[in-house]
Amino acid sequence: MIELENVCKTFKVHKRNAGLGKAVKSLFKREYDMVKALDNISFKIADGEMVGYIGPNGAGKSTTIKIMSGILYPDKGKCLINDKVPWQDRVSHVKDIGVVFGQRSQLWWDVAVGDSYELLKEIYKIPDKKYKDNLMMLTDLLDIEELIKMPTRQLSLGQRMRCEIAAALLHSPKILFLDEPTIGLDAVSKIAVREFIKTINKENKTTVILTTHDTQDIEALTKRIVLIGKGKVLLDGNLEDLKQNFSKERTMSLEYSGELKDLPQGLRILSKQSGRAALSIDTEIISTSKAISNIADMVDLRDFSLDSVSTEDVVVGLYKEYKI
Ligand SMILES: Nc1ncnc2c1ncn2[C@@H]1O[C@H](COP(=O)(O)OP(=O)(O)OP(=O)(O)O)[C@@H](O)[C@H]1O
Repeated sequence: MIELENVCKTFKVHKRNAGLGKAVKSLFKREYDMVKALDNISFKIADGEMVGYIGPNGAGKSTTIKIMSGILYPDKGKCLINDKVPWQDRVSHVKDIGVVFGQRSQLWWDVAVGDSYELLKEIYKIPDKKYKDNLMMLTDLLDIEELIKMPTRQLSLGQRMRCEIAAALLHSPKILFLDEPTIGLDAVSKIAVREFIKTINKENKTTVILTTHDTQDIEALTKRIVLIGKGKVLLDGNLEDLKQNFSKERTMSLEYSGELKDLPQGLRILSKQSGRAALSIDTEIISTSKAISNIADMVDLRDFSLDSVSTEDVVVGLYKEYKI
């Protein structure tokens, strides 16, 4: 179980003034700005859940992941991961978690990936059998058998990312923090990484917290999303419910013969041209199924299609709604 309650984190950053004179002056008299990265963040994540932690650049996602991993500690608030305080119970906490930062590597650059894994085995004190079984499972699922013989520096980004994910899971952590795991990957590698994340969540019941700007990652992987903006949790909910909310106004395209007239309340013609029309349905006034049956009674309906609300529409809509 992951529990965050009113977690706050402020960074003190050196103020840099423009202009040579001011820059020299600031060498003698240092001035600081306070950046409030997290402002009373609270949420709970149950064992085995997979949650998308989303928000625009600078929202505070990585800072939260760093606090939950024990890399940073908050100024105030409570953070318990499996009843442990990450930055206080570091040794036992790191055994419970795996972390992948898409933009950073935990593999040694010049040695073969497999040798990095051996080092991790020693660091985490993974028993021989468990290590062998996990390595076999991970090399198979992530298709990295050939890659782990190569030094990290010779791997492409997508190849390295698969090796990084395996590295984070060698010690069978109960929780996996993924900070933009598909950043910069090609379409095929993205799908491979997503499939793998789905599998370990489903089969091993690994809890997954995923930060991403990729709406297809969110769509493919998460039911629940926590939206953060300017250091605050703005929304915590189910993606499908959000899609429902965002689909209050839907568009229907029709091919028909006959005459569209006396439309019921909630239906509006957007465009009409020789047997084709686009209508808007206000689903707060009339349900989509009722709108279709009404039109089918009115005209000879040859074909129709309904727009669907994409995850991208929802995310863009949320960013607009919350002005972040
Ligand atoms: N070590 C640091 N020192 C000073 N400020 C920092 C530090 N780390 C983060 N910040 C600031 O804290 C805020 C939140 O940053 P954070 O990296 O958590 O955002 P993010 O949501 O992960 O963004 P992105 O999507 O761009 O990765 C930003 O304003 C950032 O500049």
